[in-house]
Amino acid sequence: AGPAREPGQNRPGSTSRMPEDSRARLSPQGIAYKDLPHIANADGQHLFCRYWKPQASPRALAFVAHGAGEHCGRYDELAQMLTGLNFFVFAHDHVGHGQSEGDRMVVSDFQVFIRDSLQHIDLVKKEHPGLPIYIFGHSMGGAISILTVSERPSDFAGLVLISPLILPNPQSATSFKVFAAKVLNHLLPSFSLGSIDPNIISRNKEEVEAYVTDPLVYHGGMKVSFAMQLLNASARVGKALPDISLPVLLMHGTDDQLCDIKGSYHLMETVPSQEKILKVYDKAYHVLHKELPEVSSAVFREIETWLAEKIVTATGAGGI
Ligand SMILES: O=C1CC[C@@H](CCC(=O)N2CCC(COc3ccc(F)cc3Cl)CC2)N1
Repeated sequence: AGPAREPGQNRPGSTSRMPEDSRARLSPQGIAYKDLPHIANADGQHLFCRYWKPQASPRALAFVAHGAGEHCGRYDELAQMLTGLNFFVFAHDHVGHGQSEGDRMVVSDFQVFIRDSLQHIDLVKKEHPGLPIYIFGHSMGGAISILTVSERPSDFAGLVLISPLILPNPQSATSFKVFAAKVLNHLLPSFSLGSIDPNIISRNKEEVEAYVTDPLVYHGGMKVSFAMQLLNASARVGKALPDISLPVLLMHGTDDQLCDIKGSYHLMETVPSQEKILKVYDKAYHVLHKELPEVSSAVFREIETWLAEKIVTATGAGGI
């Protein structure tokens, strides 16, 4: 070993993390998981969790699945609104996202996102037996939600989808790009396809700025291997739709350039659900819950109204 070093001086090239076996596993931001709400997934990766508890005892549960590159903290406003309806809201940062472990926006198989969501849902259901559970998904989180529901057809009381990933956008996934991605995936899986242009996520400049400056958002390029998982996901979603029969509330902007609104029209034509509502927001971009005020307030109102009438009937606290 080289000359004695002052304590705390790391050997050059060594990371500043403490040894793995000291059980002080640190989040990507350097915070010890023992000081963070978290679960360990089936691969032993720590997933950062968030919980929003209502004042009164909860009447229903809501799980939120966030989209690619972002994190569950971006659903604070939505969760606050739901706690106002006495929902117990919970979420986690998917593997490779936000404050969870895993290489940034990398997943070995899209199924990991569904497996981890079911693990978290089962954990919370145990703590709140008998409560109806709703699942929310935005964009890639919409694909996760659909596939999670399709694995547990009778476990969920409703599905809320905000601009879900159902069909890849024809621009971002032209047949040539798909072919190139498949070829590249064998040759250069870590090749970057470039990052999302922040200006197409929303027309709300403040929300674009918040996204660009959010340290928990991944702004790097999308790896070919991740794009392949997204293609894998949209193919699986297409197969799962005919088995989705729970109540669905679906919202999409006509000017969404990241997830084609045609996917939502396809869902409406395909799912056998008795209750399925699609709200289309004219000229709106991808992130409807962080769009221009008139759009996002309409989206929140829509969700609140849809749920309020459901949990009233569900808990039988309705009229005489
Ligand atoms: O608040 C926020 C901030 C971020 C945003 C969520 C983003 C998200 O989840 N997307 C959008 C991009 C989409 C790209 O899809 C593909 C790309 C290449 C490819 F070859 C095949 C596919 Cl399918 C996947 C889903 N919401």
